[in-house]
Amino acid sequence: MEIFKYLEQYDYEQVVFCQDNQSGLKAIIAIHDTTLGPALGGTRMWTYESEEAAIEDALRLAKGMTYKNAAAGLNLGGGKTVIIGDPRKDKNEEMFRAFGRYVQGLNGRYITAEDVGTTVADMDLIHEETDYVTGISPAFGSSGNPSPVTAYGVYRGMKAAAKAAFGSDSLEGKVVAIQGVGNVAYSLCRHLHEEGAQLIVTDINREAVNRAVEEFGARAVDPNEIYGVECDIYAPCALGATVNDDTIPQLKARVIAGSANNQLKETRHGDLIHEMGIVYAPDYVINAGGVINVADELYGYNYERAMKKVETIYNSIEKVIEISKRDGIPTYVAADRMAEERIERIRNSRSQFLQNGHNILSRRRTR
Ligand SMILES: NC(=O)C1=CN([C@@H]2O[C@H](COP(=O)(O)OP(=O)(O)OC[C@H]3O[C@@H](n4cnc5c(N)ncnc54)[C@H](O)[C@@H]3O)[C@@H](O)[C@H]2O)C=CC1
Ligand SMILES: CC(C)CC(=O)C(=O)O
Repeated sequence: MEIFKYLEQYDYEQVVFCQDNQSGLKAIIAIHDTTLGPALGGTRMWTYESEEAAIEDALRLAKGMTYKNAAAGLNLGGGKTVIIGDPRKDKNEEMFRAFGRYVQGLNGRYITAEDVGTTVADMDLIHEETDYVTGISPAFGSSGNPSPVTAYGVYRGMKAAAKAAFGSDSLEGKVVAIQGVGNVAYSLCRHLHEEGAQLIVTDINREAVNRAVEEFGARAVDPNEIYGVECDIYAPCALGATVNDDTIPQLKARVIAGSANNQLKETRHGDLIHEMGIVYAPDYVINAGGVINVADELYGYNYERAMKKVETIYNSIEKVIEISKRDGIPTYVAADRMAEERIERIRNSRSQFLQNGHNILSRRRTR
């Protein structure tokens, strides 16, 4: 990868490589765009095939956060971290504290939270070194684990997508194929089960599958089988890029709605599923519940206020589908437009009044 070429192509602001010999920390913080405010996005810990794969993941996820935060109406930019390592074996206190010091060094340009492979306990360790972390223990006045809230947002967004595809937003009797039953999908399964949906699940972690089978009567299939099962809705809730050349021909679902980030391997896959008449709920719109929830901490966390905003994911999915139909464009394009328009609106309004006023006030304070 020619890194500066890539940064230039997608207009990234900053990439920070974090290295600590003692703890084994190897992390990449990617900040895509801070037009709307500080970059907020989680920290993923994963075993990558190569350093290049880790860098690319951090970059793609950070850009996704810019769009997610903008589309959700948050005053936040986009950033993300990946820590290279196995979350089951390689974690230690020093690692998260060393990482916390790097976050502190950015002085508020980047705020972190959980993602795949990290937990509230990890965020608490980061918090030992910096305040620029959300999703820490509720005992600190924080919002805690974002996953159940992400799941609720996905559930609401899935209903809106179902309405467009099937004429009703009821999920009763609908067959939902869920890939990955980790933190988010476990809670999603609960909502779906309570509404009377039938679940087909898969995971590379046997225990996670067993839990869904036992608690929600889900049918388990092997990881490679999930794409081709007879179902109404495919819910990708593991890692990204699962909507691709290999999987699209297998899909029987009329809706794609899940929590995973970066579900489309390439944008042309979004075009392809659009042409096939599949209703795709854009990933960063439907999975914004978690970031909406943690972002509320910046105002002094209030659960009711956060959930009220999470409810609007239903309307946002309706809106992108409406724009997609009206303009004859794929839903991912409609979502990108929505996010980009907001960034441009705020960029322009800010440049009209912020700079001078801010300088005058800060001079006044120092006198
Ligand atoms: N946790 C949150 O609040 C948010 C999560 N997301 C995204 O949602 C997705 C899931 O996140 P979490 O539930 O937090 O992560 P998690 O790590 O708890 O769950 C992911 C699950 O996917 C499984 N998995 C990985 N590769 C797989 C494969 N090839 N086939 C089947 N299963 C596989 C893992 O074993 C794990 O159980 C991720 O893409 C994440 O970035 C997005 C927004 C917020
Ligand atoms: C886990 C969230 C709190 C933030 C994030 O990184 C995301 O939405 O992907």
